[in-house]
Amino acid sequence: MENKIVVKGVNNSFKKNQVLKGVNLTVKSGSIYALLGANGSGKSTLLKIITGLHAMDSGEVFINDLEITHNPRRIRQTFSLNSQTTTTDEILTGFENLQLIAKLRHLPNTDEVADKLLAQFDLTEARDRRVATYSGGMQRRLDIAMSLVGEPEILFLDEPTTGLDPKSRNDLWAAILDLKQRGKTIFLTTQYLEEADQLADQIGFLQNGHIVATGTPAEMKQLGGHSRLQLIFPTTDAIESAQKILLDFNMSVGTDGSLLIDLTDGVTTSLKALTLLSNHDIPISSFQVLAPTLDDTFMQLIKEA
Ligand SMILES: Nc1ncnc2c1ncn2[C@@H]1O[C@H](COP(=O)(O)OP(=O)(O)OP(=O)(O)O)[C@@H](O)[C@H]1O
Repeated sequence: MENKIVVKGVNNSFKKNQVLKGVNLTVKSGSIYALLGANGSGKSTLLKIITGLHAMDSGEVFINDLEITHNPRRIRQTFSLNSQTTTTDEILTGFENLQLIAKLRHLPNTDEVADKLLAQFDLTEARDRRVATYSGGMQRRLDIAMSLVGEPEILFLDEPTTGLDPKSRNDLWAAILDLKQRGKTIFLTTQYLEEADQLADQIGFLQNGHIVATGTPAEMKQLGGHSRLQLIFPTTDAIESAQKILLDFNMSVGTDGSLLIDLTDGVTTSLKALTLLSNHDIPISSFQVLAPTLDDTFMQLIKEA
């Protein structure tokens, strides 16, 4: 797969505050890249630099192998930026909003373009309603539909689901995955670990001005630690006895009183622990293996900073 976006050594400061310190990243064509980072880590600044809205102090950004500062016009036609502020006109209907953008872009068949996008984002039923009557999720879908007028190859989404309820968030995730199926390359920023987990092919974790970790969601979860065996006991006596017997294991007590055993060597550790408890007749209510999550990685990376 060819590289669609390449960021090399990007630096940026606001007066004495150096926000980006040599950021490097690569986005493959037809993939979804999620830029994760805490509040104020510089996600929006980097997005603005890549899309040419903000000048960088030094570094290079290539889109389709063209350096952005030397080819701004040509590159601008290949992507669309969906920022957190809405671009829709609430007085107009969904159809009229899309039709207007299609006309501004001098597209032929503006009605057809508008109807196709309404269908793609599950808004056909609300076609002739004023946008003021749309729910937050519908407005966000229409916003993204507006970005797609003219079929850009690349879509930049700045925190696309912030403020949406779980159902609307799921609907939007489905729409974003559908765009990937249609061959679009998507670069999004998010603070939601679950969003990155659900959508991204690659995650970049921005911290202290650098991409400190990058990989697939599965690879990123591994950085957070090992799987853990969670043991739940019926009585406090059983917990105390188990703690004495399992002293040689890397163990911690969960907030709910369960015992958590770090599975350094996977299944073998689980079997050893369960066999020991069984041999000592310690009753267990239930047990399960907890896989590492992106939250573990996030906390681990923040701890290491
Ligand atoms: N125009 C500006 N002038 C001065 N400082 C700025 C400006 N824009 C951003 N900053 C600072 O740069 C840092 C990074 O901001 P940025 O908005 O890029 O972070 P972010 O990761 O997108 O945060 P959030 O998740 O809260 O949106 C912050 O310390 C912010 O205060």
